[in-house]
This record gives sequence, C-alpha cells and structure tokens, in this order.
Amino acid sequence: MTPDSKLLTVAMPKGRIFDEAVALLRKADYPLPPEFDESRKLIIDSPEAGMRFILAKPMDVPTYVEHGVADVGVAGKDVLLEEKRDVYEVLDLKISACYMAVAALPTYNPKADIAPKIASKYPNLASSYFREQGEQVEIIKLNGSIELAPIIGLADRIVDIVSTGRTLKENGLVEIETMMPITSRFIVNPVSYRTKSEQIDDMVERIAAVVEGEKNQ
Ligand SMILES: Nc1ncnc2c1ncn2[C@@H]1O[C@H](COP(=O)(O)OP(=O)(O)OP(=O)(O)O)[C@@H](O)[C@H]1O
Ligand SMILES: O=P(O)(O)OC[C@H]1O[C@H](OP(=O)(O)OP(=O)(O)O)[C@H](O)[C@@H]1O
Repeated sequence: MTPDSKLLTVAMPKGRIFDEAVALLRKADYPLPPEFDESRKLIIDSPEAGMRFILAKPMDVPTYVEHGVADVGVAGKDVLLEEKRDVYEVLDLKISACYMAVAALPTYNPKADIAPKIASKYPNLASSYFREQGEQVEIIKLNGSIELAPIIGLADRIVDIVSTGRTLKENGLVEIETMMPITSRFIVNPVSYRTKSEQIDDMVERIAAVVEGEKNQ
C-alpha cells in the first residue's frame, strides 16, 4: 500500500496502550471505524477522519514517526527514553500510567555489590540512569520476564516497569528505587509538523481538550 499524502498517518501502539488511545481519539470526536475493535488489519483508513492508522509494536512507533512514514504517533515515555528518536513530543496523554523502578531480591546488599549486573528490557534508559548516578554497572538486555533474572542469578538488580506491583510481589522482589513516572505521549515527525501543521495542530488541540477535561473530572 502506498502512502496517501492527503491522509494524516497515525502510528498507534498495539497492546496495552491501544484501547486507551482509541478511547481518547473517540472522545475527541474522531469517527474511528469498527475495524479498530475487532480486526487484525495493520493499516486502517478512516477517510471521514482524514486519517490512516498503522498499528505497530509499541517500541517501533517512534521509528515510524522519525522516518516520516507516520506523521504522528502515540508512544510510552519509556519507549521515547529508550529509543531517543528524532521526533517532537508535543503532548502528555496521561494514559497507561505506570513507572520505572529498580528492584532486587530482599536479601540484596548494595554495599557488597562491586560489579553489579542489571537486567532490563530498556538497556539505554538503564545505562543513562546509572551513569547519571555515577554508578558503573553491566547491563544485560532481556526481552521480557525481567523479574526472573535476580531469582535465577542472572542479575543483581532489574530495571523494569511497575504498575500494580503485583509481578514484583508474586516473584518475591522488592522495589529499591523509583526512577521516573511513565505515561503515553503524542509524538510528531518534525517535517510533518511544518507541512501538515493545520491538521496536526487541530488534532493536538482536540486531544488536549479531552486530556484536560479528564484531569478536571
Ligand atoms: N504494567 C505495564 N507493563 C508494561 N508496560 C506498561 C504497563 N503499564 C503501562 N505500560 C505502557 O505500555 C507499553 C507496553 O505495552 P505492551 O506491554 O502492550 O507492549 P510490549 O512491551 O511491546 O509487549 P510485548 O513485548 O509483551 O508484546 C509501555 O511502553 C508502557 O508505556
Ligand atoms: O506491576 P505490574 O502491574 O505487575 O506490571 C508490571 C509488569 O508488567 C510488565 O510485564 P509484561 O506483562 O508486559 O510481560 P513481559 O515481562 O513479558 O514484558 C512489566 O515488564 C512488569 O513485569
């Protein structure tokens, strides 16, 4: 399928953020087709809304937006900190809230830890964090089930997302540092921001009004 320059291309993250992001767009009066609720399509056009949606893995959304194949997108702050793509972050959507934390086994003794190993799905974010703290660490990149690492002796600590805290608790880990809050953000390709400024400004204004409205409820 070739890009349709008339439609604003929006990169949406599949998975956890998706339903909340769709709800936000609907509240902003974008008439999204029913395919959003039931289909496995990866490209969904909504000519009524003047938009084409591409459904991507959450970690890939900034890549599509940086390369300009999507004009705008929705991405977690965690992903933006990890990927450091050349995109504008224009709005905090305040959805899919969670936070990034360092955790370990309750028996973990930081003073006895000379060359700490840190397991994470976010190697760049973890590495900048410990560099800023002035601590030298070895980062071990994993793709999921991060909580396994300290239990089976692969790492001393983990850097991961916490939401309810249930995964840490059920795996006998404790949080030792809260790093930063995470919410989803609206991101924009810098060139699109100039060439499609009217459409993008309108979209940002409409969504911002919903976000503000929800905050004041
Ligand atoms: N409890 C949570 N765990 C992970 N991500 C969360 C959580 N709560 C909100 N989020 C947000 O959701 C995004 C991840 O969504 P999701 O888990 O669907 O994708 P994913 O990590 O690519 O999943 P998978 O690799 O399991 O397919 C994160 O970038 C983060 O901003
Ligand atoms: O605090 P909680 O509410 O328990 O949520 C946090 C957990 O959810 C995420 O894992 P996910 O379910 O995405 O699985 P993964 O380990 O395969 O990434 C995250 O990596 C934590 O493990």
